[in-house]
Amino acid sequence: MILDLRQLTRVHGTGEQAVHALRDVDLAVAAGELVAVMGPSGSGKSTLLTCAGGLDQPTRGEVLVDGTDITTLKRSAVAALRRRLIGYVFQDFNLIPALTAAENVALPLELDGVRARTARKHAEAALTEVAIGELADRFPDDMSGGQRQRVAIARAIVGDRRLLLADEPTGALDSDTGEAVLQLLRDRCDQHGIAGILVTHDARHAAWADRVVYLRDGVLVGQSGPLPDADVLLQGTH
Ligand SMILES: Nc1ncnc2c1ncn2[C@@H]1O[C@H](COP(=O)(O)OP(=O)(O)OP(=O)(O)O)[C@@H](O)[C@H]1O
Repeated sequence: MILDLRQLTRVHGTGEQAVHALRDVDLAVAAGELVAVMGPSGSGKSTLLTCAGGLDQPTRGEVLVDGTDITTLKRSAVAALRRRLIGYVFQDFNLIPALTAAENVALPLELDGVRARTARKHAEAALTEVAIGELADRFPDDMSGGQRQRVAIARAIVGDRRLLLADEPTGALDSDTGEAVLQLLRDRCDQHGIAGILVTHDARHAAWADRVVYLRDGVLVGQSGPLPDADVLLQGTH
């Protein structure tokens, strides 16, 4: 398993103010697998992603990433592991406006000690993989939303990442552009054996996943196999 969450629990605050964002969540994601996480607002989807990616520390439970329980590591070790193994894609892209596309993508590698020239080469390769190699020297403000999200995906897959965590990655995109971005995530899992988690509100987007899990009030309340894709759903209406 690339990601194995065991009895994951996250409580914010204490006493009467305590909010159980996650309660005893068990979830394992294998190499090549894309899992969609759905659930109402406030059900714990983002908390699940931030704990899985080492950006938040759970109150209880284990977070095994490629076999290492990151909850037992020091902050600096988590940060190093995150830069090497984990890629994030957010709804609002989170790109640095003062850096070009290639510089944004190269940044995690450079922070990890990779030499600038090598990092640049990897960044260009990642941008080419997401079909915007020709935009390497462009700044985010001079790009469309779809192009910016491709830069963010390139940054999430650059190097040898094993785990891709996407929080509503299509939220700011029109539906065709969104579908293209999901296709990219799907391809990464299929072709590169990356494990992916996709948080989404949209059942059509969840249809790209191998399986869908549902959260309610921080509890994993069920899961299903792949959802039928849109064509199948439409055929059912004839
Ligand atoms: N830093 C925090 N302090 C206190 N409560 C928090 C904090 N972060 C999240 N919560 C609470 O934890 C619960 C889960 O929040 P989370 O953001 O994970 O839900 P979500 O399913 O991602 O919601 P949305 O779909 O609206 O993004 C919510 O009740 C939220 O208010």
